[in-house]
Amino acid sequence: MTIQPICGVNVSRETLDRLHAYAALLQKWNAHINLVAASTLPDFWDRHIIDSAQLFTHAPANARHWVDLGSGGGLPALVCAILAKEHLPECQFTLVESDARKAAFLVTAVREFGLNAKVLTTRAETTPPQSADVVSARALAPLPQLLEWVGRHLAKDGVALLPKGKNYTEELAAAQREWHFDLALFDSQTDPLAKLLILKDITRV
Ligand SMILES: C[S@@+](CC[C@H](N)C(=O)[O-])C[C@H]1O[C@@H](n2cnc3c(N)ncnc32)[C@H](O)[C@@H]1O
Repeated sequence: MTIQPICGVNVSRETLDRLHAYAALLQKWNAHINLVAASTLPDFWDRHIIDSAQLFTHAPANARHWVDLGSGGGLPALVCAILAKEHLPECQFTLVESDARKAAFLVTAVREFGLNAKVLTTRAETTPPQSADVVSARALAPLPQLLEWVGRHLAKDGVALLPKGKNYTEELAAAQREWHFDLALFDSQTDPLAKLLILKDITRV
């Protein structure tokens, strides 16, 4: 039964419960591994769950493979994988995280919530190209560097979903000196200074 919209996506009680259980699991592990900054814990739901969920609304309805680079504690990947379990069940997620302890958390969460996702404990730049329909990355690297890694894993007609903070104009200007891409900008729903960058057709200048 649909009970509540999250970023405009109607979610069932099961999905909402899963999101809360994931938030609780992450905060429990955060006492031992630095998955998110402790200073963000009081505002965890908006700062991390909603901030991640807003990416899901921009995923193409026919997406079958979503790669998230530098997943850390699973933001945005696991939030989107939980939403996808209800709304995009054929989409498989691949989480690329170089830190073995964080990857262990991700494997635990994937298993606990029965998600259509696998975890690669590898670096984005050396992971074999994934040819993904969607590539996301949050707080991983400045845009010029990030596009090298995103381009490696994005299918020719794929879409990159890249949340960026208040320095996004400088990052975009630097990236445009090295890269061509189609760009759409959306206001963040959680931070008035932040934007969601949606990029397609990324090629070297
Ligand atoms: C600042 S954290 C962000 C984590 C998560 N995306 C978030 O928003 O909370 C960056 C993460 O990327 C991982 N990382 C850094 N360089 C990487 C690389 N080259 N390939 C894969 N993961 C990387 C780090 O271990 C860390 O977990």
